Amino acid sequence: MTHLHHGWDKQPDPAVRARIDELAERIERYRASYYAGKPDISDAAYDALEDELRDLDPTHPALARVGTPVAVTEWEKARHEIPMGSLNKVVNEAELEAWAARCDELVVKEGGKAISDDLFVAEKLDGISIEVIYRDGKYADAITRGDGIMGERISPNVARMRGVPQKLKEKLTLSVRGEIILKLSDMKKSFPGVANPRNAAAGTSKRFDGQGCEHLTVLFYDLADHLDVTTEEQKITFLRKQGFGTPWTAKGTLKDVLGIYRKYASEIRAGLDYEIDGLVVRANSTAAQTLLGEVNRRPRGATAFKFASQAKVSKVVEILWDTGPSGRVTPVAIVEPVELAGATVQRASLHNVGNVRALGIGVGDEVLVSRRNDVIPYVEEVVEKGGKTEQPPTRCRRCSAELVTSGEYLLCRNQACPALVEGRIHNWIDAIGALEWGDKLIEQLVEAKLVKEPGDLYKLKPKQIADLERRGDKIAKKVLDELTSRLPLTLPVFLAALGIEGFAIQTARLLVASGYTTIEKLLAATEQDLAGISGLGPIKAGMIVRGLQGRKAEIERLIAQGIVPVTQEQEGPLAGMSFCFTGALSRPRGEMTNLVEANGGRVLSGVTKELNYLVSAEADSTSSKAQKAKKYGTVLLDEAGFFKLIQDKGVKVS
Ligand SMILES: NC(=O)c1ccc[n+]([C@@H]2O[C@H](COP(=O)([O-])OP(=O)(O)OC[C@H]3O[C@@H](n4cnc5c(N)ncnc54)[C@H](O)[C@@H]3O)[C@@H](O)[C@H]2O)c1
Ligand SMILES: [Zn+2]
Repeated sequence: MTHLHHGWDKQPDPAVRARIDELAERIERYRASYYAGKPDISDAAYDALEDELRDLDPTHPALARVGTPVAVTEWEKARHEIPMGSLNKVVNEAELEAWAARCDELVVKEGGKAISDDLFVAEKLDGISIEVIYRDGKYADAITRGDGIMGERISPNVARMRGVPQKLKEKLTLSVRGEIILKLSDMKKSFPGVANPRNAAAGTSKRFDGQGCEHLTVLFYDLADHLDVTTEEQKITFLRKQGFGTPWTAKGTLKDVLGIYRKYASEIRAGLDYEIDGLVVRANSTAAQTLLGEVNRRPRGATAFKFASQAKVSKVVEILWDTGPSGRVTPVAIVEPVELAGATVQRASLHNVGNVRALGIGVGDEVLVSRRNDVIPYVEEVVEKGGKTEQPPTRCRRCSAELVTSGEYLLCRNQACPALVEGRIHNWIDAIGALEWGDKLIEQLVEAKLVKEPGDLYKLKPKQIADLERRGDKIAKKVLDELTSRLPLTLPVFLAALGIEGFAIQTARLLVASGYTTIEKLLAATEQDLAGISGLGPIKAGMIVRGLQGRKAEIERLIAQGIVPVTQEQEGPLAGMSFCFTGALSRPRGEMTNLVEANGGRVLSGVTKELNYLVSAEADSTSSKAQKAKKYGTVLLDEAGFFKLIQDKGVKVS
């Protein structure tokens, strides 16, 4: 007999051998904790390690084992009459198709009918397997899966769970299989603070005092024996008839199953009141299942069609602490390259310093890296420590300034830090809508110290840009023309472009609409002034005032350069007119204000140089406001005068 290119004829590399042994040992250890309801690592990490072992040694005995041997507990041990198995799995559509094709091939060879046209699919409940035995139609026993052969007899606990009939409709003796789950609504109601329903179900169902079991539910999906059925569909129908709760099921072709899977993955799963981790797909015909036999001590005629987890383990090579545009320092893990959802991943976000501390991560650690949709990959957990825990830096990597901790974040507060300068320039360019300016150009300009603040952009000479690496006259002209084409900037855009924290364009518009129509007025505003504006509040007002004061010199330099923001034109008959109301008026102040604002005018809360009209109960008032108004040359009006003025302008007054 000759062997051709058979991988396992070669002695595996000792390093691979060592990894296989390590993985097998860890897998057994993780299982023991997991089936006790106290997992050491996440399922995704566990699956990633199991997959790695499967790749290295597909026939390793650790992969054929089911569950975990039962531990020494108060519960009586019991042997299953028919062993309780597990399932092989597929994790994508191609694998499911390959599984079905292989089954078809084998069944047809044995003279049976292809299974692809007659499949049975059920939700794969993420809970704890249980065997329940009825004798003469009466609830008799419940045994956990354990290692598939021996489990624990937790009958009194299961008797208290929902969905477990005490009596069947018929006086039958039979064994049924189901999954103990904790519904999400029940978790919310009865298990405050608990986040993982599976672990809670595992822990609760084995409590010796049975406490909490009344909040658990059992759904049944299989009938082990004693009945004359020929299809999965008949089994489920029978279970439902006897009063058992079941998961959702359907019968269909391979194509139907793929459609159901997509629908579940994209929407149904998220709306369920319990967790599922995939679908279970089987040959509907029990005869076909028997024909197909077993692989890896799991039935070949059934498979767990899992939802993609898109996570893999890798090793941390380095941790970077990048200072971002706002001064926030973002830790990033550089990992050994792994294939994830069709891309090679080497960088994974660690979010913030708080998360780094919580993870206890360090260079050399084995970590679980995940990637969902288009989201930046991130580190989910440390699977195994391999090195020292990372000490967050005390100084900014860009400018060496001392970093400040603020909640979960590390911040560089040095306004001259190149990262912050780049951030401010970016924000300016974005806000004014200068699309020709790329990130790289901004970086080059900051690097070359040609630009330190937005005003510097307007001082740039074409040659300075043209001389930068990979630029040139054409680009220089294009970007500078674009910059001037945006002028003049309206006040809201000017304010938003400064990028002051808590000061987005909507807030800027609100301020302008509230009477802060010039940058001078805004610079003169106090926290109290702004806090009074509805929709702002004291916290935002404080941020704005501090932010503006911090940038005051810079704003003044912009204005001196001729970058003067213009007030947006208001529309309506009262556009450009401002009013201040004082004293007791015949109509509520709010109504007067609305009347003015709805017609494009502005209402100011006090008398300033900009105020056009002061409206008071008596035109000859001697109040301090009236005194001030006289000094500024503001027109004084009584109510009648006010109404006449606005009606003359075309405002309808009801
Ligand atoms: N986090 C950890 O440390 C850790 C350790 C070990 C195992 N695990 C997790 O446990 C799982 C593997 O364990 P497993 O052997 O129980 O296999 P499994 O959960 O992948 O599949 C088999 C089981 O599915 C259940 N099931 C639910 N709905 C079903 C349905 N409609 N029809 C048939 N069966 C249904 C049954 O209990 C059955 O035994 C993986 O998800 C793995 O991530 C995690
Ligand atoms: Zn810095």
